[in-house]
Amino acid sequence: MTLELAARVPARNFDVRFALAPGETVAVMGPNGAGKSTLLGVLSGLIKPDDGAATLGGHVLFSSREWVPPHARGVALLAQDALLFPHLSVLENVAFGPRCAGASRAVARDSARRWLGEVEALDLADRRPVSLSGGQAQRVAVARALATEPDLLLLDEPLSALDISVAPLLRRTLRRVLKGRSAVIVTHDIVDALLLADRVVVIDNGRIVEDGPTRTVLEEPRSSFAAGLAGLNLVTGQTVADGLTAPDGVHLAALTEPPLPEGEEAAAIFSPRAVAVHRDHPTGSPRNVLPVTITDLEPHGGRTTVRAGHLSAEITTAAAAELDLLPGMEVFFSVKSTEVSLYLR
Ligand SMILES: Nc1ncnc2c1ncn2[C@@H]1O[C@H](COP(=O)(O)OP(=O)(O)OP(=O)(O)O)[C@@H](O)[C@H]1O
Repeated sequence: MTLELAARVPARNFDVRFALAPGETVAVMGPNGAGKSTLLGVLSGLIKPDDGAATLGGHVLFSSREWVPPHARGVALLAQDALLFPHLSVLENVAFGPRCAGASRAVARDSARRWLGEVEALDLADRRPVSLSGGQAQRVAVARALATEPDLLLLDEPLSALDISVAPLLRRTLRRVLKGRSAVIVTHDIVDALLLADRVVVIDNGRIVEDGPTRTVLEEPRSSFAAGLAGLNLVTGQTVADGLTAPDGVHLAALTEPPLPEGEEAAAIFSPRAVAVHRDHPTGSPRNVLPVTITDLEPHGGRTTVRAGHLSAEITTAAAAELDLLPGMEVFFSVKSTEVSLYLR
């Protein structure tokens, strides 16, 4: 459903206009204290703006004359921690929303089972929250949020409290359930923006300073915050036994724990600072070696960014001078497999 919002909260230095197309997922990023949580609070109804208005699917959430309370907005919020009711079983936790909406006990339980299946947690139905791992609890929390059939799903750093070993699996589940759903996800992780969202909005100092497709914001950052995120190397392709192969044949070895299944769509991400540049093919090193053509050299202070199409390396300006690099030159980028993070898409 279409979301339209204009809200001012002067006490929090917050002044944001924002729209979301039906079925669109947007990632909201920005420095600490920028106003990301305030945006979620305003949308969910936990914070009352001093002025402005918002509609969701044509229905008013708030305006100068109207105020719809949180539970009547068709908006579900998934927090950093799962916040399950400890005295209820997993199934009862998920059935809680449909029950509150007036469903019979049997219908609510059926719906809860369906959503638990959707997040691959049906086997947890009879467990108590206290016996769940962080990743399992968050899976159940996703099912509980979806079981209310929200028109808008808000996610507040849903993966940040999880171990890095389970975050990729839950990210994958989120990617599936967010498809075609109107959602706003606050995250500090550019990987979430790349893999979960259609668009990224950067908030700084209570104002939106960037808004566009994630790749565009990363490739042509206008704010210093986005510039800090930008420039990460991203290679998409399919998983193979030891890493990823891109459609153009580029192969990147990456260490993942646990290993990822083969033949799946994936993205490999690595920092330009992890990339070394060589005039000749390096031998005898356990690195990924990518033959590239230099498209641009950008010196900044003591360091130089060496661009080669979508890929970049950041080396010391002294090293760049020593290698006598020039645009058009064919060189080799190398990066250790331990520096490459691999994510299923
Ligand atoms: N309860 C509150 N009352 C008044 N001001 C607040 C309150 N909570 C936060 N603020 C202020 O509102 C502004 C926006 O904060 P907000 O929590 O929305 O930022 P954020 O982008 O979510 O930050 P973080 O990434 O640290 O969670 C900040 O200046 C903050 O100090």
